[in-house]
Amino acid sequence: MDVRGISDLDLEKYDADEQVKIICLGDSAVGKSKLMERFLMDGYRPQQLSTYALTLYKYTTTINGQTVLVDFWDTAGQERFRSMHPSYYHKAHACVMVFDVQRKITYKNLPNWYKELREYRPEIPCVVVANKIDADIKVTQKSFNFAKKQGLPFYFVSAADGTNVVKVFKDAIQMALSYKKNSSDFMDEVMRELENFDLERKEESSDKEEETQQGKPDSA
Ligand SMILES: Nc1nc2c(ncn2[C@@H]2O[C@H](COP(=O)(O)OP(=O)(O)OP(=O)(O)O)[C@@H](O)[C@H]2O)c(=O)[nH]1
Ligand SMILES: [Mg+2]
Repeated sequence: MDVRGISDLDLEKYDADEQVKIICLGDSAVGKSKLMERFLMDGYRPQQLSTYALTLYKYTTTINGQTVLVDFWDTAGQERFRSMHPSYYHKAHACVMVFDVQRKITYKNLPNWYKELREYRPEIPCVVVANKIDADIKVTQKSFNFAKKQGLPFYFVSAADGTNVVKVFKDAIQMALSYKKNSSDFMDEVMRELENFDLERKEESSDKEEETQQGKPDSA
């Protein structure tokens, strides 16, 4: 079964009209997982798949009368800045980029994350989040110019006390949806074509593999 097939099944399973994928980027221990957990605490969390490298949270919400299924992707255990696997970016519709206001290095690394994001997803909406403001509220008077320079929305948040967490994720979902609906962006069209082409080729080759590997246990 291909990726499109799985998405369609998801839409049926959750009785959703739309589906978007939102990814979270940032150094280790900036609070990516805590932010998602805080947001999802109040929400309906139908399913949570966890692996060593990746947590996928499924979340449904209603926007303008439409049921929207949101896939939140979160990585774990990135000890320091390291490139993400391309599949992490694959078909993402929005990105939440996080740094820790208490650790300057995590802010300094934002351009690295942003550069990699733009290599894979040149056009998707991205928001920048300064987390852990509860530890020292004075930091909200400091200026963090990276977001402004790149023209990205910026939020001061705290996963610990909940400040702005719902706002960030609701905004990100809205942006993801409008990106998905309005994106007529040329690169995206090209990527879609290439993906379909690639999937078809993979299907063909996996059909062949199935023929030769029948009876073998599934090792995936
Ligand atoms: N004071 C404070 N601590 C926080 C906040 N958010 C997260 N933390 C703490 O920061 C640490 C790291 O949080 P995680 O959510 O695990 O960080 P992460 O970005 O998911 O880290 P990786 O999974 O390694 O990439 C934990 O000890 C949290 O309790 C916050 O808003 N305020
Ligand atoms: Mg984490």
